[in-house]
Amino acid sequence: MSQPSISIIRVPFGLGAGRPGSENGPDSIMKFGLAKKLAGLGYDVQADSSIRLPDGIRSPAGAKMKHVQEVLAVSGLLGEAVSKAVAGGRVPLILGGDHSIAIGSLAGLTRHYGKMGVIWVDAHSDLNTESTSPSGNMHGISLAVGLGLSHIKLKDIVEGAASIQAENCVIIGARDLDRDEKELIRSCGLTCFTMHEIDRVGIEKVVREALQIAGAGTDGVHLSFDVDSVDPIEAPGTGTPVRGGLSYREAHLLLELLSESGRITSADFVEVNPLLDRNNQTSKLAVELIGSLFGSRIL
Ligand SMILES: NC(=[NH2+])NCCC[C@H](N)C(=O)O
Ligand SMILES: [Mn+2]
Ligand SMILES: [Mn+2]
Repeated sequence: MSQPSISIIRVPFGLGAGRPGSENGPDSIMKFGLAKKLAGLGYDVQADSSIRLPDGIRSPAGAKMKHVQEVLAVSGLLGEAVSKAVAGGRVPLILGGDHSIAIGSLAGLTRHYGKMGVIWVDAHSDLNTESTSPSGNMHGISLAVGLGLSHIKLKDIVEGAASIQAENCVIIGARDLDRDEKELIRSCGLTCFTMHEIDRVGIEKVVREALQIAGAGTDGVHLSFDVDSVDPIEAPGTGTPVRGGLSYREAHLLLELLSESGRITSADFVEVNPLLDRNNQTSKLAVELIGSLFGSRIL
């Protein structure tokens, strides 16, 4: 069987984060050879799509959550682009940008996948809401929006979109959770494999269980990969780094196992911030990790 084709969708948008720079992530990842890498793995790659914030959109100053209008505008455009890729039989590979862009990805995907699993790989859980966010940064609420726990609803972003279900959702790599996020994780029915579980049982077992949770009885599995899941020693170029993350090999093995499963139908790679990077280490790592997701192997 021939490889599916991939639509790379660039989202140079960083207003959902607290510090500037992640808007330069997509161009940097492309510059370090992503399209060539995927073509070398045998894929037909479409890489001309880029989602830009339309002129003239500005949220009122002083609101608790920052840049809501900008996030909604980008989410709508991204959602339609993702939806178009899926309708055309292509695998959407979305390059952020900050993690608020996952709102647009999920909106576009759930128009097509009636029961979609989500694997959220992140140092954080992004489960704050308008009422609990300590920072007002939209990248900290994107998973809550996906689950239908925010005032912002996916169905208002893309027609025909719907919330994902907590029981098909799993977080991997968490180590920096706010108080209300912890409470929500305990009560809402999603599974969170923190770094503690990864240390105890190993990343292989965690990924197998994650695939069970996100993959059983679902018609698609979306991977949302926040590069801050990886330890800052390997991935320093990100806006909210947290010590104690995935090692270089744990991150690769996770993606190799997801690749082997054949279940991943779309992916986001977000929070690469070239302004904070050291010798482009994080952009280069992102290219490698995406390679592992799409079948690159050591031998
Ligand atoms: N996608 C991210 N890097 N999110 C960081 C979120 C940090 C913090 N929990 C907040 O709500 O602001
Ligand atoms: Mn995140
Ligand atoms: Mn994060």
